[in-house]
Amino acid sequence: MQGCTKQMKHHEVVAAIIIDDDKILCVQRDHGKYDYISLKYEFPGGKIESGETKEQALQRELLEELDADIKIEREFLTVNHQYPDFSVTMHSFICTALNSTFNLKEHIAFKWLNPEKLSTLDWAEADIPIVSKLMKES
Ligand SMILES: Nc1nc2c([nH]c(=O)n2[C@H]2C[C@H](O)[C@@H](COP(=O)(O)OP(=O)(O)OP(=O)(O)O)O2)c(=O)[nH]1
Repeated sequence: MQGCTKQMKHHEVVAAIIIDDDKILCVQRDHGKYDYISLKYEFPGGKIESGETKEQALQRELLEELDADIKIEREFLTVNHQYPDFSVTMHSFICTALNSTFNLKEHIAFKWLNPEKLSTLDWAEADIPIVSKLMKES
């Protein structure tokens, strides 16, 4: 009998590390389909759509999620992570916000933290290498 293997989904994701006055914006995900990322902290961003560059995807996601207009300063770290039901390649970028206010349209909470305090939050697993690098470089 022919084996039936289910191809695991893969997502290309972009995430913004927004720095203002030495503090970093951390946002909390809502409850969702998967427990292991529900209510976890993450960096704002999302999936790259077809035809978009990483930078275009990041600008679009930040407007959609936070009404935030951002300046992308530089690429920071790309992480490959396997969750139980899908895998992600997440490209993170150091950014600054061009407007001083934002609205949480999808997330349930936010915190501005100094890098050394980042480990006090419960992060999505894929974010751990990014958080560690930010803490090491602070
Ligand atoms: N934006 C973001 N996503 C992250 C981070 N860490 C992490 O594991 N992810 C995962 C969670 C999601 O499975 C995926 C991003 O998808 P999403 O659901 O936030 O993106 P989206 O806004 O395009 O969502 P949708 O339209 O498909 O609902 O990457 C992170 O720091 N930021």
